[in-house]
Amino acid sequence: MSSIEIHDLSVSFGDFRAVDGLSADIAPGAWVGLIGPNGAGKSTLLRALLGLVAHDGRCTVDGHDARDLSRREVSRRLAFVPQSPSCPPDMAVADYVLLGRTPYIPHLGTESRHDVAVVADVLDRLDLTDFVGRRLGTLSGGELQRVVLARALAQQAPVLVLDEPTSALDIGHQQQVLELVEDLRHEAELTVISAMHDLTLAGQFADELLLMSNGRRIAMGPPTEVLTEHTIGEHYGASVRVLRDECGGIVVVPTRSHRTAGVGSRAVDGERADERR
Ligand SMILES: Nc1ncnc2c1ncn2[C@@H]1O[C@H](COP(=O)(O)OP(=O)(O)OP(=O)(O)O)[C@@H](O)[C@H]1O
Repeated sequence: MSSIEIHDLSVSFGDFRAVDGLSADIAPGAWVGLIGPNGAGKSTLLRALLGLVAHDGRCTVDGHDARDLSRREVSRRLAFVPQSPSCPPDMAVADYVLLGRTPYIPHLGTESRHDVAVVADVLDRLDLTDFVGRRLGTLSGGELQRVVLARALAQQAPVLVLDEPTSALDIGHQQQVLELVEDLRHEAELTVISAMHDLTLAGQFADELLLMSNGRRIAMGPPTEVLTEHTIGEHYGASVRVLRDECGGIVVVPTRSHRTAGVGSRAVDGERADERR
């Protein structure tokens, strides 16, 4: 299992600081959800971790800075699902997912039976077997997002870096994909860091949440500590109720200011999480 260490990380674009002196440790095997409003610096932090953007400070996986590794070595350690992946529209789904095996295929070599088996397994688990022959350009947004995730999972890297992995998915596929990530986290001992806008899903799946705003770390801890009505109001400018489901999971419900009373408590049969503490 891999650990991630981020120490005093800063990323600037000209005079603008997108990430500003952020530190965080992610324990081996943990799932950390990266949350924060638009422009908070979430994607930039993930890109720094992958060595894709110039930065100050330290950002390492098992003590290795991605900037010191070849792209092949980085791909063996970190699998990345970007927010807007570039996908050649004429490429077949099977060929695209097989690209995830590139770090293991020798130069000028071809894929092994094992590589093909890994791809088949991932396609099956993501319910994509019927799509193998389809061109990427013919897929719906949600189908394409699952294919991009399949390619990352086929990489079998110990760290999975997800940037809004479920933004285009319907509610069923959101759950299916996140449950699969959770299963793989345990089976393959993955460490997961995922930027997420859906605070309920983030709170239900991640062990810890790291809240960013204006490039800074605002809070990091268990979802029940980070997701409070006050914090969400302050940093997202949102009016919400934070509730608990019957299993103790967090549910964040947007409310309309002119009829806040009672709306959240009718939507979910639980107590306000804030009131429980
Ligand atoms: N290459 C770049 N050049 C200039 N500014 C950039 C660049 N990349 C990111 N930024 C700026 O840095 C800030 C942080 O961007 P980032 O994409 O990390 O935010 P985010 O938290 O992922 O946002 P979102 O939730 O909207 O995806 C934004 O203001 C963005 O415009």
